[in-house]
Amino acid sequence: MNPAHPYDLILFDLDGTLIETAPEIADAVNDTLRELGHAPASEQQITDWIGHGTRELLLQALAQAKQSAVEAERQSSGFAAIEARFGQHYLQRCGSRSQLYPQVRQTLDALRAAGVRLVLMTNKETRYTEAVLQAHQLHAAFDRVVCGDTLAVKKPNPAGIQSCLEQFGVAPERALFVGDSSIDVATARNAGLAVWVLPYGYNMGQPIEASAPDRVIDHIGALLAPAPALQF
Ligand SMILES: O=C(O)COP(=O)(O)O
Repeated sequence: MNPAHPYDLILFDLDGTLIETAPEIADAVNDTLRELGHAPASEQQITDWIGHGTRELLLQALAQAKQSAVEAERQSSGFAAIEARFGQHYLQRCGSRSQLYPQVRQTLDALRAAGVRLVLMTNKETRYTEAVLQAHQLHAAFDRVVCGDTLAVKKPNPAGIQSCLEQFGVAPERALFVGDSSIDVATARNAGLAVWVLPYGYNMGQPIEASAPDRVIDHIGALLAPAPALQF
């Protein structure tokens, strides 16, 4: 137990919580669609597909462009090659139009200095997550990174959280999830954790308040600000 902070472990979502990634994801999707001879999708539409991992987002984009079904795209023999091509575009775009949200770096550093264990828990696949973290020099900020393909299941399955609680020897009531979507809220609830959310992120076009988080905070720095609910 860490007397300096009400939580011993904080798990963070990535896209829309720590880093604004949607603009360059949209660029990479549209690079791919154009190459295939399809019309581009709007940045807002692509933003609303964020949440279940980059492969799912690409499948949604292809299905919309071709007026087909997501499952038909998933089963298509050409999908592996399209995904590989998308990957090249995305890795090239990484860092071009993404940016850390306010106070992210300082807050992560301060929490770490206070002895809080920090985990990044994203549905984004490992190769893309690593590229984004590298582009923003954020790879050393976390004690563990759990991506959409790290385990056999991803958010909202609680297995990732449970694995971190076990690894760091932390009880659920001493851990907090910080995210931006109903998927994050469901993940936290499935593991019995408190969950705070940022309203500026990506929640599939829905207001995040509707998923009933414990707190809505304006910026990540609120994790450090004294609040009546917190015993600093
Ligand atoms: O890649 C996605 O679709 C979601 O990523 P996130 O879990 O960091 O929001």
